[in-house]
Amino acid sequence: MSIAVPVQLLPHGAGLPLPSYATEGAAGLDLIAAVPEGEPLVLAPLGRAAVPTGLCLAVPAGFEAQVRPRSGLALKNGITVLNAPGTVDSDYRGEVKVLLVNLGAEPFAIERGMRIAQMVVAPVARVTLEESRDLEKTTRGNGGFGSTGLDGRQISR
Ligand SMILES: O=c1ccn([C@H]2C[C@H](O)[C@@H](COP(=O)(O)OP(=O)(O)OP(=O)(O)O)O2)c(=O)[nH]1
Ligand SMILES: [Mg+2]
Repeated sequence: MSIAVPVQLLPHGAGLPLPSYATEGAAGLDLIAAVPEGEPLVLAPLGRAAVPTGLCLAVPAGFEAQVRPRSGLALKNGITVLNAPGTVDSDYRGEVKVLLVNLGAEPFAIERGMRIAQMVVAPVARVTLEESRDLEKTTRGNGGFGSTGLDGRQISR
């Protein structure tokens, strides 16, 4: 199944390829940094920035686009998406930006054309909240935040 998503290229994105799936089974389209040629955006350790992609999308109603980190950049350089997963709403028509943060110890230079993050388009369930005095009882109840412990051997499958 493939869902058509209209995309508009902004002037500073001209000449860059559209985001694409790196492999046949990839879940995410790799997003490309549309920073000026020859003017890399340098993220100091703990620095953050909204990195332009040069793209505006019209995500179909009932879907969202999630902006997620790339594991290679995370593992090798400590570069991740600060608000992961970023949410691009179906009614947003502005430029898609990637909020990157450098959690590494070294400065990191983002060059034009670099694949900096990935975007997964996913269906969204919208709900109607119905106020209720009593919620259905469950075995877990209020237990959470580590209530089941850490020892994997205690869990029976
Ligand atoms: O990583 C992201 C996250 C968001 N956006 C854009 C698309 C999204 O539809 C809009 C708003 O995002 P969000 O709802 O996460 O931010 P907010 O702080 O709640 O802003 P708003 O009040 O505009 O909804 O910003 C991006 O381009 N990249
Ligand atoms: Mg919002």
